[in-house]
Amino acid sequence: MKCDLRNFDELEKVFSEQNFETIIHFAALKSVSESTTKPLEYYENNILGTLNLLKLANKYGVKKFIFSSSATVYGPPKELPIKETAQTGQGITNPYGQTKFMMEQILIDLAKANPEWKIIILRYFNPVGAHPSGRIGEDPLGVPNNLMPYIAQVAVKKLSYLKIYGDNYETIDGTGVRDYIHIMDLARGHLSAIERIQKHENLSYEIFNLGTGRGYSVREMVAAFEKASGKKVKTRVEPARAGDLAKVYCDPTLAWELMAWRAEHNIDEMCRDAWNWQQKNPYGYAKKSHFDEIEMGFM
Ligand SMILES: NC(=O)c1ccc[n+]([C@@H]2O[C@H](COP(=O)([O-])OP(=O)(O)OC[C@H]3O[C@@H](n4cnc5c(N)ncnc54)[C@H](O)[C@@H]3O)[C@@H](O)[C@H]2O)c1
Ligand SMILES: O=c1ccn([C@@H]2O[C@H](COP(=O)(O)OP(=O)(O)O[C@H]3O[C@H](CO)[C@H](O)[C@H](O)[C@H]3O)[C@@H](O)[C@H]2O)c(=O)[nH]1
Repeated sequence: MKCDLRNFDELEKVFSEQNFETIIHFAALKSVSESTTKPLEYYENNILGTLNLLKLANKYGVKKFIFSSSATVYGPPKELPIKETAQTGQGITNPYGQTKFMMEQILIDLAKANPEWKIIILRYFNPVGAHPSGRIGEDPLGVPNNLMPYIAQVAVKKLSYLKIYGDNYETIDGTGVRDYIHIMDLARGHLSAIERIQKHENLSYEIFNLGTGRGYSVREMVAAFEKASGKKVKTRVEPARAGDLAKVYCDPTLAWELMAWRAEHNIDEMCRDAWNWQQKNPYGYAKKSHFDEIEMGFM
């Protein structure tokens, strides 16, 4: 069933016609840059959508809830690696990040107010890679904002070169460092969360970082992708992107201690699977013939 979370009546039909045990709430607008130009759309979609979902989940008694949050809620880290106990909500530079922070607050308040609610907040670091079959992958609309799909599209010659946003950071080679996590590990993290939420009667709310705990620089990612693909990825250094941080990586040990989850895929596997997807689907999910028709003026 498809439904816009902003439409309360439509969403109520979903709840009245189906039985749910646990909700995993992925739906959100998620572009950092777009959120700075369309703040009202982001607040309306992400906050109102979540409130509608929570109100109806409450009404229909579906009180086990897993939430897709983001490393962005930490703002600029005071200490690395970032632990779940680190401060959140300070120095967030964009409306998207604010909505994630606010949604976390709403969920925490709900869990505190009503012991029937069991909530797990998962803070994703930088998800990359694809399903190993090459049939499910990342297909960004327009020019990608994120590093990995951008590199992949340069390697497949859809884009001509990668703009490296700044090489003057205090990092191993001056370029930004992030905690990249394979999408298959991230998916498994949700299964571990479901298991935990269903087993632990006394759980109120818990927060977990989902990352590998290791940071890689932009140049390291480019080198790993070149190795995995056998293709040259052209780069050009450009000024740093506004709001970008030098280094972000997490301490993922809490997820290991409480959910027996940890990331298993390394950077080479992330690049191998991203490349496999990109090679098999150079035009993403759209069929090539569709693009040919557009180019030939049939559409
Ligand atoms: N991909 C990342 O780098 C990343 C990092 C941290 C957190 N997250 C979070 O993970 C979640 C999933 O991200 P993704 O990368 O799969 O994003 P995505 O854009 O591919 O998928 C989000 C989905 O939510 C749907 N959606 C948005 N608003 C909706 C609404 N009002 N009603 C119904 N559906 C709606 C969209 O149609 C889309 O299918 C998001 O909440 C995102 O903020 C993603
Ligand atoms: O074309 C590009 C794109 C990115 N980068 C660099 O690559 C690194 C990663 O950038 P991404 O845009 O892939 O990821 P961010 O860490 O900036 O942001 C991502 O992770 C955040 C959490 O850390 C939020 O969840 C956010 O939504 C999500 O896009 C940064 O150093 C960035 O400057 C480039 O050099 N060139």
